[in-house]
Amino acid sequence: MGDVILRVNDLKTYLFLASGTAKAVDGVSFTLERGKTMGIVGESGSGKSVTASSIIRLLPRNTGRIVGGEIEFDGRNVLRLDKKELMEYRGRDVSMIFQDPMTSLDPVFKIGDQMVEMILAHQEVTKDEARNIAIDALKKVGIPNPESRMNSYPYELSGGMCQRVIIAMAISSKPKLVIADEPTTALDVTVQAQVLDLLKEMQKHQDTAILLITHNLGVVWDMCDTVMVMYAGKTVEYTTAKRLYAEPQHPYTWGLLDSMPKLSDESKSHLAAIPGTPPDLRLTGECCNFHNRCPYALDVCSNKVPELIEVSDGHFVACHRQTGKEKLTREVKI
Ligand SMILES: Nc1ncnc2c1ncn2[C@@H]1O[C@H](COP(=O)(O)OP(=O)(O)OP(=O)(O)O)[C@@H](O)[C@H]1O
Repeated sequence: MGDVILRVNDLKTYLFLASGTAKAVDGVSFTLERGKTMGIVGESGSGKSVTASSIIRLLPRNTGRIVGGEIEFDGRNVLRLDKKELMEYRGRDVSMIFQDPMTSLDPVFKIGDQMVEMILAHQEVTKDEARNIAIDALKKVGIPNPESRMNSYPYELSGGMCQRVIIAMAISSKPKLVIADEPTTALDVTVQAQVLDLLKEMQKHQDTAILLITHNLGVVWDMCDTVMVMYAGKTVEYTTAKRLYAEPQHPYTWGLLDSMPKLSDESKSHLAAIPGTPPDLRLTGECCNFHNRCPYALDVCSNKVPELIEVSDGHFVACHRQTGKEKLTREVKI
């Protein structure tokens, strides 16, 4: 194990809704090393974003609460940070990039002013120095005429340009961890690759760890060292990205891989969807959450929660079938 920057252990984040309690994150554990990228994948509603929001302790007010587990960042207990420490942690140690850049940019202020203000809040520099840092960062992310762009309002830039500005902000604050939640989903395909390349560049130069939340398994393949597959608030599989493609173990992961377009598919037939829908997170209980949709379910799957077990070095799976005697193997086309 290398230099761990983020350790999440048995995290439980529940949403206390008027209609009941949703176990949005229900016992998730993983580690992320400095300078490495981990992907979190899973269908919509599996708890990826709530996991990310828990790490920066920015949960839906009044409803979201971390009810159990630990989050350790660079040796510090994130759940014990006081208000001031939390602000520093969010601004200096961790940067968050959201799907919609407008979530992070204030529409009524010029981007230069927003960048300078953020730099001044977290670094001991003068206003002129902060301005130079901002211009330099805009240059690095390929914004043309950065000096004059400092005077633009967010609405004057395209979505891709705004996402570059967000990455420029992240670069200038030199975070140890970037959490990117579907950072390219709202962008054109051509711009998507550029944004991911910028993240990789930043990682190379600043040894940043990246937690990348995505629906896109192709992006995981390109970007990630390790990957966690989430389903209905739980980790179902956790391993290196290479091994996830070469030897996936969980039937849900098989479903995700089968629903991914492949260049080798000559038939161009329709993609295999996973039948059924994820369970209501207010009603999950003593079973494997996937058992209703799983073609390989055993009797035990409907009455016992499968534990996350290390089936080979660094490869964890939560599946009664795969960790028991009736294990299945299958070939996967990449
Ligand atoms: N503010 C909120 N109020 C009520 N329920 C919420 C809220 N935020 C998330 N949830 C619920 O928590 C569960 C987990 O949501 P989360 O956003 O983490 O999923 P996700 O895997 O990131 O999905 P997506 O890929 O669509 O972003 C979902 O059932 C969602 O409906």
